[in-house]
Amino acid sequence: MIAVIGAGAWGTALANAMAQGEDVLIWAREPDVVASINSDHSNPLFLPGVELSARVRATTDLRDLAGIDLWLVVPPAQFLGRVLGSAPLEAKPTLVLCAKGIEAGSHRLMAEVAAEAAPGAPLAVLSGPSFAAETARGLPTAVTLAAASEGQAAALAERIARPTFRPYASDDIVGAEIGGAVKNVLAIACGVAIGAGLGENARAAIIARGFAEMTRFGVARGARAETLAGLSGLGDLVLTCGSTQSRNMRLGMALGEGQTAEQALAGKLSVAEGAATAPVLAEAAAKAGVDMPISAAVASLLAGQATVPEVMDRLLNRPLRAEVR
Ligand SMILES: NC(=O)C1=CN([C@@H]2O[C@H](COP(=O)(O)OP(=O)(O)OC[C@H]3O[C@@H](n4cnc5c(N)ncnc54)[C@H](O)[C@@H]3O)[C@@H](O)[C@H]2O)C=CC1
Ligand SMILES: O=C(CO)COP(=O)(O)O
Repeated sequence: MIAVIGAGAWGTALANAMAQGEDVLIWAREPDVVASINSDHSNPLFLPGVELSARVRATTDLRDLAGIDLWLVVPPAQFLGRVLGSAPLEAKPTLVLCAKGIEAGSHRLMAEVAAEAAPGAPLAVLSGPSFAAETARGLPTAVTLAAASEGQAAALAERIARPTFRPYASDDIVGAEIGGAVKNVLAIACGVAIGAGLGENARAAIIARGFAEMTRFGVARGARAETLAGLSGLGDLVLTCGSTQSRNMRLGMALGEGQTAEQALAGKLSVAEGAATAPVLAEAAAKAGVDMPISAAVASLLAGQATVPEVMDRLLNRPLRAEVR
């Protein structure tokens, strides 16, 4: 049996994919979500329109996960430490971290947060281009699965691979995490460009120059550039910047159309992780001396410290430079 923590769209989609091979127990915070998964095999709140396998059962009690050896951990990034802190981790289950973000305040990646909450538990990171609704419907999805060694990642990949769900093993945990966290911020930037009518040239420029930022930041944090060029970096960047299925892209579009961040996020049950990641990323990059002008622009737009014309002006008037380096 596999456990899943968090029954948002991605936790539910992963549970449904895993149920093709093993029984799954999913923990949800919301009693209504547990009731609809157990009685109707559906999660209309977070993943409407998808019929779930009868092999997915749900609980609101984290203690029910005790004894399960493999957990997929899928709460929003800012809650991951707190949720793990309440979980029965005595048996040191393998934790596959699936949230994409950087912890506010501490600037820690999810594996650093989990290592403190679950000392001694083996850790892996699953990240890549994967809209939940598509994975849940069984459409082909490939992701990076990073663990401490490529051997551990490969063994884990054997366990969670399914006919249309294909994990690629890696030993670059930091690289897999940074790609997923940074692409959300860049998707907001692409959304702003589209919402403000700046055109497709601007979107492509943001993707390419954003990828340069992601790589600079990742390498500074110890990631390998080749990981950032893979599924969890460039792959997810292209997906998220290219589709209005992305919540981050849609948030950016609303900003580009003139809404404030508060207006664009009001009343939303679902998470646009880039909104939480952008200020943390801007701080962490400044602290590390890494130049990330697009991410910094997103952070200042979200904070209401600049308008779209002002950030455009700032970006376009930076000193001309060589493309590489
Ligand atoms: N939706 C997607 O297509 C994908 C999402 N992800 C990542 O998965 C993570 C979870 O996102 P989704 O499943 O999309 O969530 P969602 O946006 O569908 O649902 C929100 C989730 O946040 C949880 N939540 C709200 N307040 C909370 C609190 N105080 N403590 C703990 N949990 C709380 C809710 O229970 C719910 O599970 C994010 O880091 C996201 O970037 C990764 C790949 C694909
Ligand atoms: O991470 C995702 C796809 O890989 C989902 O993107 P959004 O959170 O922007 O919807």
